[in-house]
Amino acid sequence: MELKNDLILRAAAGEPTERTPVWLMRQAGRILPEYRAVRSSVSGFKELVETPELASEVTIQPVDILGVDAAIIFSDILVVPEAMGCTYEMIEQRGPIFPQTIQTPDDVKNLRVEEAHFQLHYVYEAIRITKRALNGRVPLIGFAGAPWTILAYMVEGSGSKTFSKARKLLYTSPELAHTLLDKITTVTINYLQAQVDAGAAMLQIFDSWAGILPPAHYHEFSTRYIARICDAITTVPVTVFAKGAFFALSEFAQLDCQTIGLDWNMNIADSRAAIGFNKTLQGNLDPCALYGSFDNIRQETIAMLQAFGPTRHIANLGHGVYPDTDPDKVKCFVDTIKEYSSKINEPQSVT
Ligand SMILES: Cc1c2[nH]c(c1CCC(=O)O)Cc1[nH]c(c(CCC(=O)O)c1C)Cc1[nH]c(c(CCC(=O)O)c1C)Cc1[nH]c(c(C)c1CCC(=O)O)C2
Repeated sequence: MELKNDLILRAAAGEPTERTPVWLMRQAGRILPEYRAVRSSVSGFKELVETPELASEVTIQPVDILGVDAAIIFSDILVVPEAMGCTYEMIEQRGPIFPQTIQTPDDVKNLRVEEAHFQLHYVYEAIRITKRALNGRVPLIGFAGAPWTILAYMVEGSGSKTFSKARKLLYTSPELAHTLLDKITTVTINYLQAQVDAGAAMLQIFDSWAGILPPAHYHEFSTRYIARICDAITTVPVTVFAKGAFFALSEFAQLDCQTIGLDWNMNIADSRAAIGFNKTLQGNLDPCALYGSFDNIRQETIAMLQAFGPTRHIANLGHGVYPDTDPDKVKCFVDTIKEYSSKINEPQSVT
């Protein structure tokens, strides 16, 4: 099926676009009253994730309501450890908990690997339903967590300010950490490939806990495995978003991926210099900028567009949108990107 809006794919490929494409990390979620209505009709977050028709419905909501240039499949990065045998619970107002954490070589040995991705059939079904319902309006993005971030949750057992149990493992049992990362990587590659087979037109890897590692550990325990994923995915563009990993941007230049996500702490010009001109950059407005006035949001958004320039940029926030953000403010961000970038981007050559 032909895409009516392929701006994001062309921007990822480095082609000129008539305007800058825009979407938001965590766009499908609590910012929208329409999401909260669907969410309150089910028993909990996991039921929503595991019911393809509903996951598809909330995936499409931001396309209809906010006018974004891509949909991202509604799911969670934690479905991967679950498929490997490490079940999570999503506690209201608190976040994820893993009743059984990974501690010993036996824990790692007992994980499912080769057949794990088959457990995630509900994600592939949600992608197929969404692709049909989108009818080519915008591309659908699939995603997974980076192996390091997944390890962090599996070892820590919940969110944490320091993730000190997970970081401790890298010092006390580096070989066990590598065995676990290797298994997560294998499952993640199979999972992402299955998302592509189901209809995902682009993929994003979320390394949410990149910024808590020292650079040498990041290189050894994260970039390496992200590189394996990038090498394995050959048919759709891949975005790597590693929150806080400013120190890794120059090594990301070597990854076989099309786009690097920047968080709001990263300087745009410095990041471009570190990564070079062969990749697209995504980001990076501070999610808190959307608490400002409409005028303020327009100013901040325009300043961001000017700093990135008209090509090789996919507009986004520097991390997920915060749940208490006013959807009209999000719309202001999206509309400003569309209007202002249409004015500054070079006109497309007419063929
Ligand atoms: C670290 C991480 C997780 N999940 C995810 C990440 C990486 C991105 C990031 O760094 O923010 C990724 C994710 N989680 C969710 C999406 C949906 C798609 C989208 O971006 O719109 C995506 C891409 C839904 C969700 N995942 C979660 C919700 C909220 C739960 C609810 O609606 O009840 C949603 C909509 C829950 C979740 N899931 C996770 C946590 C820590 C939490 C609790 C904190 C919170 O509530 O935001 C793990």
